[in-house]
Amino acid sequence: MIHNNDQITDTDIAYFAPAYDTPLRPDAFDLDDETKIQLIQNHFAGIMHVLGLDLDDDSLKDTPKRVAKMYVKEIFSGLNPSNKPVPTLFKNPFSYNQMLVERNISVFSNCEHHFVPITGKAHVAYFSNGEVIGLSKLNRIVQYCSQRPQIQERLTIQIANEIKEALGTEDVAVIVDAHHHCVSSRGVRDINSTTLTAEYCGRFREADVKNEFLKYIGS
Ligand SMILES: Nc1nc2c(ncn2[C@@H]2O[C@H](COP(=O)(O)OP(=O)(O)OP(=O)(O)O)[C@@H](O)[C@H]2O)c(=O)[nH]1
Ligand SMILES: [Zn+2]
Repeated sequence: MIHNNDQITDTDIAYFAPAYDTPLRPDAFDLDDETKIQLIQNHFAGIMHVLGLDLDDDSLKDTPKRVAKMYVKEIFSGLNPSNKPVPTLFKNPFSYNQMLVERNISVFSNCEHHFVPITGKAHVAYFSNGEVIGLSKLNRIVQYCSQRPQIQERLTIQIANEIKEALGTEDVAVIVDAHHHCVSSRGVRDINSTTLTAEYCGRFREADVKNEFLKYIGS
């Protein structure tokens, strides 16, 4: 807790950060991408070395660099707010005031507990508050939030929050239906189960609106 005249500590910042924010240190982006790639490369080479792998082998020698680049530039690039997609908004000349639903958006994320993939789909919907968003930007928002170490509950809320912010409306719904490879490829090894999470905001909390959305996505 913060007391008068005390310095604000990292613990205090974590205390005030909304629960749906990915827990990041305040210095998370002090290093540039190239420096991060070099450091991760060294650490990953260390892991491979401990596992007993021969880093002089032709097929393995570039793996630490590949993994580091993939982490920073691809699968965890959504940690960095500078990679946030710019939402292209258009006027709503037809005064389209019904629900807009985009179904079956591909989700590729990674579980923050095991660092193995979460794969699935997201269904998102909103009511226009005067403007409409370029459809591909909904996919990009899903990708941006997915490209972080995640748990599915937080991913779902983060997608909804980004869409709400982009469109300036509370009337947003998100469902994520995903397969956790930490449940299938290891541990309990269940290849059949998927996990469903939902975030209903604004008008989507009304039963008839929620049901219309569920009907459109075939649930
Ligand atoms: N709520 C939630 N749990 C998750 C998610 N992804 C993975 N998990 C779970 O996180 C839990 C971590 O549990 P631990 O007991 O610490 O890890 P573990 O020993 O590897 O557990 P097992 O997977 O059961 O072998 C597991 O039950 C995972 O299934 C997620 O998105 N949301
Ligand atoms: Zn996991």
